[in-house]
Amino acid sequence: MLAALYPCPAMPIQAIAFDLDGTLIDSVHDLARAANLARADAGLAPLEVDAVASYVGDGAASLVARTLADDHHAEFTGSELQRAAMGNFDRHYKAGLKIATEFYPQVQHTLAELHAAGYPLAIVTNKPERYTLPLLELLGIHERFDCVVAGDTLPQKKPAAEPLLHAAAALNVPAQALLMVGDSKNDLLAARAAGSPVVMVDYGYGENVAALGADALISAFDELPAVLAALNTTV
Ligand SMILES: O=C(O)COP(=O)(O)O
Ligand SMILES: [Mg+2]
Repeated sequence: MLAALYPCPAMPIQAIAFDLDGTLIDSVHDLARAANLARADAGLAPLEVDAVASYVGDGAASLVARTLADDHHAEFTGSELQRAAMGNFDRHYKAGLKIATEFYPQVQHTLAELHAAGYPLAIVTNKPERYTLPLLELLGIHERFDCVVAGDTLPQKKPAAEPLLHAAAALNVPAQALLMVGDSKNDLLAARAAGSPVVMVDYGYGENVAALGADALISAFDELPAVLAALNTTV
């Protein structure tokens, strides 16, 4: 069901950029396993998966700092403890990028439908390239995307505009015609900063996404083609 339609985009959507964690894939169990192994290496007890989910969204260094401190406000300052935890997380996560990670329902089918409809597709994630690229290969969808912008591809990551502007340039469309689809506030802020329309999914890791004022909010990935059609007819 199309839950909400807000102010319409400035021009028809010509291409689509997708967030990865919490939007296309449910990756939190593998992230939590690696984070909890890194905590165990530091002599700390494991965290609940839901706590780890609330710490996802600002890239791996931030996830390591937050899971190590069990505090959403913790920042990666490069302390010895954090650097050791980062190295351990990196080793554990690379060893199990896709043990429990799966697509959300209807993602593959809908991506194929959007590709067949002629939309160039991109990934714009805060996940670092060293995890993003092998994971897309393991998922068997790396060839679906004409452009992948990861968290360390550029000096800036979401919520900055640059990753979306970079994707728009790579896909040869104006940023106003590149739809961002994401699950968290960083996706919305990046889209707004780039002047791009944005659709939020409400099943990911972001909190209170319904209150963020996206152009549309969806509860299932296969609502996207209808939302696209609706957004494009309101232009
Ligand atoms: O790795 C993260 O912190 C989040 O990744 P995402 O941008 O794909 O949600
Ligand atoms: Mg996300």
